[in-house]
Amino acid sequence: MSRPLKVAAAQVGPIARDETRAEVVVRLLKLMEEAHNLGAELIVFPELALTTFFPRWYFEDQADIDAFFEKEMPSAETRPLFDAAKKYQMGFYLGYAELTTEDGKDRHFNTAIIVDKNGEIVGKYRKIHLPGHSEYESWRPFQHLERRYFETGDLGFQTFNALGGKMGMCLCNDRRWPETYRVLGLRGAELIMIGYNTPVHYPQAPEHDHLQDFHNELVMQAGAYQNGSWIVGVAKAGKEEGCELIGGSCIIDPTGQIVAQAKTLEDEIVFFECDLDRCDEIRENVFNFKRYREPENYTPITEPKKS
Ligand SMILES: C[C@@H](NC(N)=O)C(=O)O
Repeated sequence: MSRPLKVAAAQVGPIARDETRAEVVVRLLKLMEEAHNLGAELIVFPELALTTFFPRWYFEDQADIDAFFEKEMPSAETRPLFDAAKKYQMGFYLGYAELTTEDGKDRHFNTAIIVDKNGEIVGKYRKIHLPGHSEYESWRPFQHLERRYFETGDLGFQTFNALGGKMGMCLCNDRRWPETYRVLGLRGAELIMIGYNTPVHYPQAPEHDHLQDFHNELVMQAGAYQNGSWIVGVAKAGKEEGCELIGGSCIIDPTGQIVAQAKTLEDEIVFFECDLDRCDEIRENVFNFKRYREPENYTPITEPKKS
């Protein structure tokens, strides 16, 4: 049996701080057109794909922060993406900063959605593993204030029936944590979409800078293999406002092999026809969860953390 899904990983090059949403959407639409010409049924965009990676700056005024957030999805500016999905009959994953109001209180999340071929939102994920710090740290060459600007996601790691498969989502730093993939794997994810913004320079341990691409591939390839899932990892890449971000956007099969990868640090489509039935190669064998998992011995993983 085979269940092919034609997938485009849409790497996005640097987005300048003063680039408008409308300008970015034009770039994303161009990538959608290119993916459609290859026959793609799903296109995966990066984390925070509509703006520059703003957590690199410290802002005091909440209005300056909120300017990077989407108050509605779709909005007038982002609706063309949904219209294109419908026109091309192509689903998409999009990362963006979400501002929502609940009980009169503003809530900020680092969010991803999956949109189906009819241009309808069919799944949402809010980033759980927020890296970085929450206060200004003068010693850093650039800030990483995700823990200041976002709340921890409150939707868990869910899977969604869409595009003929079971789809999972996470965002950037989530990909470094095995628990992310395992929870998605236990929920049957056949394809996991991961957008990321990863600076080459890691100020806490600069001696690891040269390992950034290696670690990126290491965690995603392991996550694919250990859970028998396809993985589509997509970068916002290149030198953005003076900060170098890794590229390496790729599609990984359920055996853990990279089957297609970006060659540039710019806007670029990476394409592969993923057979979702290939997940069984792993899930019915070495990682047959029902047969071989030993959860009785895994309890420390779910104990609440001690401060
Ligand atoms: C540094 C961090 N970036 C991110 N946007 O979560 C990561 O790659 O783990």
